[in-house]
Amino acid sequence: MQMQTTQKNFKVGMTHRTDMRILDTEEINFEIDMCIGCDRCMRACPVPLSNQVTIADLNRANVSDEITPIVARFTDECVMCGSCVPVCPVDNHRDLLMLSLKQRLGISWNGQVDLSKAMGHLPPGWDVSLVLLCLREQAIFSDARVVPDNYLLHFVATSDILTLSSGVELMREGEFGRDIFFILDGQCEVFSQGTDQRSLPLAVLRRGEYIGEQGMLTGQPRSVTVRSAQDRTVVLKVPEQVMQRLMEVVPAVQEFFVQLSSARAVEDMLSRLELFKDISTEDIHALATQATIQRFEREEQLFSEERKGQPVRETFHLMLDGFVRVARKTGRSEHPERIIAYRQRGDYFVGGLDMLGDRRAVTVTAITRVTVAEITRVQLKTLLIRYPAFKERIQERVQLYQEANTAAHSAVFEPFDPEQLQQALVNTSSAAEARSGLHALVSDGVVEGTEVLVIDLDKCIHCNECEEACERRHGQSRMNREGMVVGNMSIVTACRQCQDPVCMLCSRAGIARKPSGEVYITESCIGCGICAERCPYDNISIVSLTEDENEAQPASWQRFSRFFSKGFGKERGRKVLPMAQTPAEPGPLQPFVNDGLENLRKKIAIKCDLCAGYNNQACVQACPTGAAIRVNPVTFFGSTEDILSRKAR
Ligand SMILES: Nc1ncnc2c1ncn2[C@@H]1O[C@@H]2COP(=O)(O)O[C@H]2[C@H]1O
Repeated sequence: MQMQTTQKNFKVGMTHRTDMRILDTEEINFEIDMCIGCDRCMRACPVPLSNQVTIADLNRANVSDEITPIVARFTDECVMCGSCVPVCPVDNHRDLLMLSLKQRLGISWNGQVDLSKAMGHLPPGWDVSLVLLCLREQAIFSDARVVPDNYLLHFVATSDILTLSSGVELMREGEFGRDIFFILDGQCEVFSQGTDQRSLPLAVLRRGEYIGEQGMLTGQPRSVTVRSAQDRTVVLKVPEQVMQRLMEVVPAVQEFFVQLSSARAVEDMLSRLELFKDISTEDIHALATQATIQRFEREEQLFSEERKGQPVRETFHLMLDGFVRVARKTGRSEHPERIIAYRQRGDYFVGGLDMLGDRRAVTVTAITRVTVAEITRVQLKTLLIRYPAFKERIQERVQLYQEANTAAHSAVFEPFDPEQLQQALVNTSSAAEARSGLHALVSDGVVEGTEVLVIDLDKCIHCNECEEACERRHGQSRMNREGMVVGNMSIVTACRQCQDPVCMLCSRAGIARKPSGEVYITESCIGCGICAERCPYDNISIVSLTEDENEAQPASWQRFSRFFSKGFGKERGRKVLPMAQTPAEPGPLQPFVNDGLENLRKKIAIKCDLCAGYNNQACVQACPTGAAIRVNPVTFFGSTEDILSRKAR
């Protein structure tokens, strides 16, 4: 696999906006001429430094070479959230002007590198050039024309060099983590947890290899446990944001890295699937390296019934990530489609056709972000011929599709867990309501969550204590007890701690996840709102830190830093901003230091983090009737498969 050289027109920090285009000189001049200099955009800007830059400074920088250091820094820090656009009285595209300026100034990684932190952590006898030499052993960094030395130095400066003795755990199976580790020297052992709780050794990884890319790219829990296997094993621990930054400034690294990592994920998944259990390791390796990786956004169609007869037919699709729904159009306006099946990570299907073995097409739509590995018809046929047992298992699968189809056409599904759901879903609902409720659980992404707050409406006395307890603890309620109702369960509007939290694609590391799964706002957050925009369930809000400017109160940095100090404001009134009670780790790119900028912080995001740091959850604790409970949606409602396979009653 070859890497292309660096593209000229990079769009740094733009992964959240795909609709941007660079302005030409004439357009820039026109926009600047229109500007009336009111500074409303600068007031709306969440970047702390915006308090020290005027729109006149930015306009000057846009049309001349007069660029002060503060303007250069502000331009680099701009996260392209677009907050400046709606407030402009003359409809200027300030975001596009900032993009043009970013483009012109280049990226900060071209500048000088502060290596003082890295130097302090070098193993005895090492210098920076040896670190670079070891990094060049990694396939993705091997070409200095693609990834210049200076970029690698910035990469090292914003990461951590760790020297480990033998047996140190780098990651544990089942825990969440998004750092990636590059082995510079020594070796690491990979283990999988056996059913009897004993570790099964899977592989040994050596210098030149990396670990942890799956957690970083997919947000899923670590798939295996990894420990150092030699004294003086040296690894570079790279935070997700630093890796994302590198991939933004060198898009070729992204393509190469994603392809390489996907092949590994496909191989891993294929070798765990029951369907492939007697296929040789060599055949699985060959399938994984030849697979094509496709990505789909929410509501994008993988196949449509209209696309009948296209060559994609009978391609084998392995879902690496996300959820899809499989449906057939009804031709009616009221219920335009009938859902036949849901498929999720680890599941597979053959093309968009023949799902039910009746030679008719189906429509497959992404419910969440979806990554699929495609294996061609030719490769599949070779396997079917070579492995008759594999063919039999595929046929059994088609049988399952047919059964699912029968269930989908029946009046109602049986509840998954009779004890918990019988009353909840069936007694109080009509058959049609119960079925649509079950579908809503999947289609609205409830099963995508890892922990969901539900209220048993039979027990709820509508006292609102849950919301009020949340507000007392965090200063502002992070939940709304009203939400989607399924049977007699209300699915509360609050963060569900998604399996793949799209909110976490934050260039400032303002949002992070604890190994135990709680997604929380960190002290690097500036309240730009990109995470809130990304959240498909509207469960993140932005609050202002600069309200009530006339009221005598501590400087905003003092208020802000107090949110992180243990024991602060356990039960305080409205204005305190809600944060995880335990001190959150500072983001790797903008470590929390009171360098004066903190005085200027304007906004912050708030969301439920399951009361991380407390030993109970305020909402659950406060409920006088026990109606509010936290559940794992899959255990409580059943997996998508369980929901689907409930038979007609
Ligand atoms: N079978 C395997 N052999 C070697 N490395 C693996 C294997 N499975 C997973 N890994 C790596 O171990 C990492 C564990 O965390 P992640 O799932 O984030 O990413 C995983 C891969 O980088």
